[in-house]
Amino acid sequence: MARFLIVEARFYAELNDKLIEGARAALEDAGHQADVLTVPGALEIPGAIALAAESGQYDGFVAIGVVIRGETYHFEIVAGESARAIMALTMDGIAIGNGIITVENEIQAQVRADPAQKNKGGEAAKAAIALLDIAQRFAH
Ligand SMILES: Nc1c(NC[C@H](O)[C@H](O)[C@H](O)CO)[nH]c(=O)[nH]c1=O
Ligand SMILES: CC(=O)[C@@H](O)COP(=O)(O)O
Repeated sequence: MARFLIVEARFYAELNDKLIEGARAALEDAGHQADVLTVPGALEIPGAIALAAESGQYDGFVAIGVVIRGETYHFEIVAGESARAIMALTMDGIAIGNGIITVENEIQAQVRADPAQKNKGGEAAKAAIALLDIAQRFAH
């Protein structure tokens, strides 16, 4: 049993709830424990994971959020920078699954968030579990 922290950006509450449902089910089905930490937006997710990782309380993390394109360049900043910073943390050896969906509209988001359809939350949780397994395999 490993301890996972789902870090969710509560920007689109209903979509997030579906992503979290999928992530939690995947973690619990695999025999792991899941807590949830809420941050305002996707840009806060990497910082929150870095702080939580430093505490040593968690073995792995699942980033959950929804970024929907608006009218300005802000979409590129939020989508790109959150992914870039999560990747940087992953390269530091932190097991993270990235379940921040970056979409053109709400319909695309619904299909991806729904556990019965594309289940991107569950997919991200499984990726975090896979990375933790690899980290444990190569731990000295
Ligand atoms: N537009 C979206 C954001 N924007 C907010 C930023 O993530 C951040 O909270 C703000 O710039 C303060 O630092 N966040 C999302 O998660 N989704 C969006 O569509
Ligand atoms: C992430 C976004 O693009 C969006 O939430 C911001 O919209 P806008 O570019 O219209 O300010």
